[in-house]
Amino acid sequence: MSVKKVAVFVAGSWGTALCQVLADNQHEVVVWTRSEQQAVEINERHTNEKYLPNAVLNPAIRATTSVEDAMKGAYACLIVAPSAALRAVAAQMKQYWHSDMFIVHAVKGFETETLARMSEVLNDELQCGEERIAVLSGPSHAEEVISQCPTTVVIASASLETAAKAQDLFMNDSYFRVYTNSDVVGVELAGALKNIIALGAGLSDGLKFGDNGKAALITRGLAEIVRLGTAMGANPLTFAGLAGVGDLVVTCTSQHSRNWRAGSMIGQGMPIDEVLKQMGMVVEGIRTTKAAHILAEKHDVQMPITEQLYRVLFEQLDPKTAVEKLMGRVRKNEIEDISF
Ligand SMILES: NC(=O)c1ccc[n+]([C@@H]2O[C@H](COP(=O)([O-])OP(=O)(O)OC[C@H]3O[C@@H](n4cnc5c(N)ncnc54)[C@H](O)[C@@H]3O)[C@@H](O)[C@H]2O)c1
Ligand SMILES: O=P(O)(O)OC[C@H](O)CO
Repeated sequence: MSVKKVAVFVAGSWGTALCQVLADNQHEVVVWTRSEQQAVEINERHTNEKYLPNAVLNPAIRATTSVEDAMKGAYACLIVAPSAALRAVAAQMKQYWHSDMFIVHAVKGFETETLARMSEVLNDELQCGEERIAVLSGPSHAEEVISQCPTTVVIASASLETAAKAQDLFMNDSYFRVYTNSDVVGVELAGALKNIIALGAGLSDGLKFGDNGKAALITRGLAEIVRLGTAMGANPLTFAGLAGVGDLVVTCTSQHSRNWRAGSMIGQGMPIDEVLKQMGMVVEGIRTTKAAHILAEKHDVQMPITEQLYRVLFEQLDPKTAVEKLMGRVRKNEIEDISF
């Protein structure tokens, strides 16, 4: 494998873990950080204590606060900013972007103001063409990737050539396996929407509602994800894959999930502002619940779990009442209600 320079934006938990994968694969990794202090920590101590405590980073990873330094001569860019910051980060990259590069993003969310998917925001800002963009998604907690636990993800692009180039960058034989897919819409929607269900699963656990209820949330959550996904043009089979079922299961059940943890704290009665303060890291599911609530209305799709979670998060509905509303819904036929 030939050495390629990759510019990474930014050094949160997932960005840092993916830097490590790229550096372990012998690539030249330059990560842009907002703060000088974080750049110094990565360059001199090879740590990122705030976002990945106790991890020892590959010393070959170099951090910089200069966008030009990060992007000059880069073969590819990787963006792993929170969804709320994606447009601002892409805007900074614009003047150093050149048409030989391609971009991989690993962001799970929507732009709430426009309801755009993440690749749509990137294309809008960089005007690079959708064939230059790929999305990396799937069951992949940063804490496990940095420990080299076996992890399998999917990379989707409108251009299979771009997806294959990205697969070459990230895949290794020891702990990081990558599949390609051409269904960008499906992979992006699956990655964003599973966070809503993970918040719900955490809430259910916080209320001590048991494993039966959580399994039901995962299963019926998948049904509503598929409903919205297919209405928005996704391939339904994508939701049976790593970005769909795979990520839904890990986020609803893993101790590492910020969305699950936030839901659990809300279920135990903690106010949302306090939950977010305690988390100190991005909890994408909250913004995504708002976006999905609007998208469901726009596409005339039923998303009962999302609907109840929206009321809990934004209209102060008591979580126990939300569960009663879900349990008391009109009788249905299971198969007729799923649109695979
Ligand atoms: N953590 C994971 O295991 C994981 C795995 C897969 C996908 N993701 C996705 O990756 C994305 C990023 O999540 P994360 O876990 O790395 O978040 P994080 O909270 O760990 O880190 C966020 C980073 O973004 C930076 N940031 C925040 N606002 C910014 C702004 N306006 N401009 C520039 N930088 C800004 C912060 O300084 C920090 O470095 C999310 O969409 C998340 O869903 C995370
Ligand atoms: O920690 P979470 O809940 O943001 O989930 C992280 C990843 O999306 C898991 O694949």
